[in-house]
Amino acid sequence: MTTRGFPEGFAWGVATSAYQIEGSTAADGRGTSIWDTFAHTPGRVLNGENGDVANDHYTRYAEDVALMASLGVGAYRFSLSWPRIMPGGTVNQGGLDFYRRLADTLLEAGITPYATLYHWDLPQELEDAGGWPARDTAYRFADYAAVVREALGDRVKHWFTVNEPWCSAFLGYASGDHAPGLRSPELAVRAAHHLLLAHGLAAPVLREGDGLAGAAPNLYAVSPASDSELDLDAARRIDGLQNRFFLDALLRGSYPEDVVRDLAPFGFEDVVQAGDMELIGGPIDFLGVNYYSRHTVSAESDGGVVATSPFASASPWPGASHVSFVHGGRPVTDMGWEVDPGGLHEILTRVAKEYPSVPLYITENGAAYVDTVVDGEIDDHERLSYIEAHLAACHDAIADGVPLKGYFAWSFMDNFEWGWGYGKRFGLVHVDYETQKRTPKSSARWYGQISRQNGLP
Ligand SMILES: CO[C@H](O)c1c[n+]2c([nH]1)[C@H](O)[C@@H](O)[C@H](O)[C@H]2CO
Repeated sequence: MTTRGFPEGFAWGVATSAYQIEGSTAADGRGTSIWDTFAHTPGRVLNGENGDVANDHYTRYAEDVALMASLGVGAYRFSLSWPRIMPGGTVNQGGLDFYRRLADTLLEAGITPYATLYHWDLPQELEDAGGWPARDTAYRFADYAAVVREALGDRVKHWFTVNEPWCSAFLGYASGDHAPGLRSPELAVRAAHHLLLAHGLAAPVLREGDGLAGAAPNLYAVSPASDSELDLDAARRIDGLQNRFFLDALLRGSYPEDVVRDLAPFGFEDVVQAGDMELIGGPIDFLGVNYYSRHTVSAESDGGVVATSPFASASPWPGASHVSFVHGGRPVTDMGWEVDPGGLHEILTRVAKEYPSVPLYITENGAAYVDTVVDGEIDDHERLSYIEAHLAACHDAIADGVPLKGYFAWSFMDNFEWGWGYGKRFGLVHVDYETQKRTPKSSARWYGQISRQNGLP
């Protein structure tokens, strides 16, 4: 019974990413990524865990697609492994063949593929040549996009260029919590621009013919801890670095002046070249929004930090010194992130109201909670409640005029949670890593029902 229906054709999906689930990191010609290197570096991932095997999805993809179909979801957002497709800069047919098989299997099961080209697994040889701080990497990404478009464009019509450039740039090059694990705000601001430039160069390639493309930034609702001038300015800085830097670039083709000013001490002015912003702000068919929580920001430097890895160390916020994050008193997930569905409504209505109109997808939303297997069943009512509350926020946003076209639950199944290893479980489907047994949690069955009925009770 549906009392809160969603628009006809709304895409109900689940999401994953290559390094987090595929395993088979040396199979069929795959090259090394920065996450292979990072995860194999002692002290970078909890318990020294890595993605060498992960969910063994590379060999079990047909089983996983069948499970998706049995649940009733109609769309699947996955990522392509750049080092599997172009190791050492050359096309690897073995890698392309895997994604052709995956796309064909999805289409045969009635599931629409949505492919992300970059979900953090940069080929190591490109990092060795300078990584995202080097402008040339953006052009190599455009070459990769052309190969992907040519090989998979008859099967895949929906493309996301880059997943969360904020994470790749600021966790990868400023705080060092993510691969490649560097701690240089100067490199981070260069990386942020070049990730967006990579999007700007690749989007026209992916949009050729009947291709549809966008990017998938991670956005947070941001609030000051108090209405003091210092806290208000701290919130402005974080909102600028987290949200407006990416939204303005992608949807307006310009960077916000206050953020450019804040980043000037890190050489940001020298990064942007003539023509870049026209490319970055070029036409897209949709924008993905990854949303998990709200930042409540204080100017006091003795507050906490947002847990982005168990080794949270240097700040991922260039130019936002004397900023800390405080809890707003809401319940938190196993990641310590506050549960705030109102923040999702806030972000969606803000993007719809303040930016040029563009169809939106929730490309990631979900929660980690500790799951308990009892007699082979997992009753993950907290995760189910989290998703239900955020879907209700989506429903309200649509009613308020937001052009929301779909929702992808993060994640289809438990997987490698970056610096946290396998200890944080976001999946609708439980994975026993000893046996690779997949077990739908109660949230999976519930979500499948919501998908089939296209609405909430
Ligand atoms: C730090 O919050 C981000 O928006 C964010 C959260 N998440 C992400 N980005 C990534 O896109 C996924 O690969 C993570 O597995 C997922 C869960 O941590």
